Formats: sequence, structure tokens, C-alpha cells
Amino acid sequence: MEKAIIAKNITKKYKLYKNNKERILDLISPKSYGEDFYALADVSFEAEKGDVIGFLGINGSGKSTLSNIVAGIVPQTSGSVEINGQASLIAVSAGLKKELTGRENIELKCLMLGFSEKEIKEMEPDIIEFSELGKFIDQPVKSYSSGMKSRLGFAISVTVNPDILIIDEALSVGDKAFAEKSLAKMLEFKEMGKTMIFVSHSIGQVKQFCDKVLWLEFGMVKEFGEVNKVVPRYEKFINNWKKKSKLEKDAYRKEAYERQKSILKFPV
Ligand SMILES: Nc1ncnc2c1ncn2[C@@H]1O[C@H](COP(=O)(O)OP(=O)(O)OP(=O)(O)O)[C@@H](O)[C@H]1O
Repeated sequence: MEKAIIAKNITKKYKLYKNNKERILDLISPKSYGEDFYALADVSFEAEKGDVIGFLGINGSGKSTLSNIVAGIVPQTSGSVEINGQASLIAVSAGLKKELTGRENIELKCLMLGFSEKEIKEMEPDIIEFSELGKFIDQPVKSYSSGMKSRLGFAISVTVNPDILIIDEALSVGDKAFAEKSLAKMLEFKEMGKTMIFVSHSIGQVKQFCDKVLWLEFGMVKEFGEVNKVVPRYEKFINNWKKKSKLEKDAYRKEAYERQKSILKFPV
């Protein structure tokens, strides 16, 4: 099987500062300030060509960070990502410039993806039509609602026909009719054999749409495998998690970060 994505030992470190003074001192002083926080610790997974992989995990588990790294939007601290094809990330407002109009954003994003002016002019009407933005297309993106930004981002990404599609919570904002249209487009892409990553909080959508699931927990891979094997275990976990008290959740989190420390034997 041909591989579309090979992510190896991905670690993402953020610095957490107590205040701006610490942040500035860290920049200008040779001494290190702030606390290291690992949003991802040694995450590896592979996607075969045509795989549709759902990223699942509770809030803050690292789903968006990993999808942004795979899309090349955010750099990893260590590890490697090999992409076989052109990825295109659909995230609410990802890559959209606030000061530019919707139309200018279409042009900019397509230019950055390597399309010619002629190709862009040909794609533009399709993008505008899919986005349902109408006359708002010539208004600056900063005046858009999150649903409108999401529609524009989604419309650009599906029209440029990428080899690999990364959809980050695109269906959670905006209206139901648009979500259904987007899901239909994603199913069309799935039938065409495109590789897709789908970041979602909706277990139902993941079940409906994905073949495999990468379950992240506090920046670590909890499970990676077939959707019908992983989802039932994730559902069981979520049901238990919801029943936990704050104290129990904190204890679980603490234990997970201890595990993270042992994974990161050689912190980067
Ligand atoms: N720029 C940043 N600086 C510091 N910490 C960050 C930054 N971006 C993300 N994080 C932290 O990294 C962790 C993972 O965040 P991420 O958004 O990837 O999680 P997620 O699984 O997508 O969460 P959600 O389901 O809430 O969208 C979180 O604890 C988050 O606070």
C-alpha cells in the first residue's frame, strides 16, 4: 500500500509563561524562563493512500496541534512528517487574512498553493458559489462570522482538489444545511479515494465517515486502529470521564503527564 502520510515521533513543546515579564525575559535573557508544556509527546501514525482517519480525544488532547503540524501550518519541535501529495487544511479561519476580502483571500491562498492567475480565475466562481457568501465575498474577512469564515475556508479547500484533506472542526460551525453539503462533498472525496484527516468532537460523524481513528490523550497516542475497534472503547472512556469529579480528573491528568515525562526521556 502506498503511504500518504508518515508522522514519526512528533513532539510539540510550548512555553507557558506566568506573565508578559517572564515572556520578555525568556526572549532577551540567556537564562530560560517559563514552564515547558508538551502538547504532543512522541506521536507517530501512518495513513495509507485513501485512508480516512478521525482524530478523537477530549479537549486539549492535541488534535488541532497535530493536524496543523501535518498540514505544515505549525512546525513540530521534533520528529518528522512525510507527506505524499499536496495537503490542504480546512480549519476555521486557518490561513485567512483578516484585512483582506473573501475574494482576495481566495486569490492569495490559491497563489500560495501554486496555482496560476488563469487557474485561479477559473476556480473562483466555484469557490464563491460553494461558500454561499454572495455579495459578502467582497467584504473584509474580519467582518465575517465564524460560520462564514469556515464556509470560505471549506469552499477554497475542496475546490482546489487537494490530494490530502485535513478537516478541522469544519462542520461544527455554521448552519445544518451547509454541514450536510460539506459532508456530502467529503463523502464524494472519500469515494474518489482521497486521503483525509477529520478532527471532530462528534463520535457520530467519525463513525459515519472514518475508517480509522487516532485517539489522542494529553498529547500521547492512546490507540490507533480500525474505527469499529477504537470508537467503542473511546465511547466507554468518555462516559466514564464525564462521571469523574474534578479531583478525579486532576489525578488522571497528573498521572498522564507523569507518563508523558517517562516518554520524553530526552526532553527536546
Ligand atoms: N500556542 C500555544 N501556546 C501554548 N499552549 C498551546 C498553544 N496551542 C495549543 N496549546 C495547548 O496545547 C494543548 C493541545 O491543544 P489542541 O488545541 O491541539 O487540543 P485539541 O485536542 O485540538 O483541543 P480541542 O478539542 O479543545 O480543540 C492544549 O493544552 C492547549 O492549551
